[in-house]
Amino acid sequence: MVPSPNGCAGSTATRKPHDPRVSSLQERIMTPTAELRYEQAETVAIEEIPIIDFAPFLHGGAADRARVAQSIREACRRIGFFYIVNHGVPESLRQAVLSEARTFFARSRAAKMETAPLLDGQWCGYLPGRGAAEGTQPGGSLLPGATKAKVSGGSLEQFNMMRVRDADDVNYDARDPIYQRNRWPADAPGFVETMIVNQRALRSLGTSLMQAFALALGLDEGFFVGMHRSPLATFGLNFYPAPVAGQPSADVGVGAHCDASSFTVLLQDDVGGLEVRDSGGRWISAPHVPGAYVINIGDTMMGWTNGEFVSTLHRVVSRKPVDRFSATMFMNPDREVVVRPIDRFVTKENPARYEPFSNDEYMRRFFGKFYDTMFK
Ligand SMILES: O=C(O)CCC(=O)C(=O)O
Ligand SMILES: [Fe+2]
Repeated sequence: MVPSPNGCAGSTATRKPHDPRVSSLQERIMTPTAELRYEQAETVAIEEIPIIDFAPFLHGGAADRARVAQSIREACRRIGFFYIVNHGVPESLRQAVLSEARTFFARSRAAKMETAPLLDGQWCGYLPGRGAAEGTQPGGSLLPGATKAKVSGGSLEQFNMMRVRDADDVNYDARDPIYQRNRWPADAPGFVETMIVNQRALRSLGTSLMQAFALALGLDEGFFVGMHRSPLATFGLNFYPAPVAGQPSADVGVGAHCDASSFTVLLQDDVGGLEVRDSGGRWISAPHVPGAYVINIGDTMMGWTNGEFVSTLHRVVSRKPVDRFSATMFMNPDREVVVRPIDRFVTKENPARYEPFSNDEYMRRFFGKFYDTMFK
C-alpha cells in the first residue's frame, strides 16, 4: 500500500529552523520544581493485571473467543489493564521499534528538534518533555470543561506519530489538520519503514482487540470496529533518560494520568517502571513481561461503557539507573463518531455519567493548544 502523502510525507522539504523559544522552554521543563518522593509500588499477585493468551481469540473457535473475552471483561471491569501474549506481532518487529527508538533519541537535541511541532495544533514529531494530558482522573477528559493539565515527569522525551493512511483509506487525501501531518526525521528510512510496518501490525491487532472488547461487553462483535474504520489512531515513542542522583521522583518518568483513547497498546522494554493505581488506591507495578503488550482502557471506552470498563490512572517511575524506552498506540474512533454511553450500561442505579461527545471536537481539543502548552 502506498502511504498517503498527507499522512507520511517527510518534513524535510518544509523544514524550518526551530523556534528559539524552545531553549528556554527546555530549561523550564528540565528544572525540577518540587521534591516529591513516590512510595515504592507494591508488587502484587500477577492476577491483578492478568496475562492473557490471545492466540485462542485469534485462531480458535467461538468457545475459545468467548473464554478470552471473559478474561478481558474481568480485567477491564476491575482494573482496566491486562497483558496479552501470543498476539501475532513478531518479536523481531517489536524489538526493531525499540531499537529505532534508541537510535532516534540518541541523536543530538538539535537534530531531534528539527521534527518538533512548529505551530499550534501540530502534535506530531519530537517533544522534549511531557507537556500536558487530558485525563488526570478516570474519565476526566470526557467531563464538561475538561482542560489540559500539566503532567509531571519532565525528563521524558517523546516522538509522536499519526496513523499513516493507505490508498484504500476513505481519508487518504484528507487535508483537514485533524489528520495531522507526520514529521519524520531526516535520513532515517529504516525508522520510517519500521514505524509504518508497526502501525499496520498494531492496527490489525487493535481490530481483534475491539472484537474482543465487544464480545466481552455482550455486544455485536463489529460494534467498535464499525466506529474505527479510519481511526484517529496515534502512535508514540517514549524515552525516559536514566534518573540522575538527587533528581526528584516527580521529575522522573511520567506522572499519574489516564489515556485519552478508546484503548492503548503499550510495548515496554525490560526496565520496568510502569505503575497502575488499583481500585483500592494502591499503586501496583506492571513489570515487563517478555513478549507481551500491556493493554489499557482509555477514557473514550469508559464513556461508551458508562464506567463498566475503567480507565485507570497510571504513571511511570523509572527507578533504575538506566534509560527506558516504550512505544504506544492510542486507538481513537473515526473523526465523525459521537461517543455516548451505550443504552445497556445506563440504568436507574447507574445513570449516564457522561454527555455524548463528538470525537471530532475531542481530538481537536487534544491536538489543539498542544504547541502552546508545550512550547510557550
Ligand atoms: O511508557 C509507559 O510505560 C507508559 C506511557 C504512557 O502511559 C503514555 O504514553 O500514555
Ligand atoms: Fe498513559
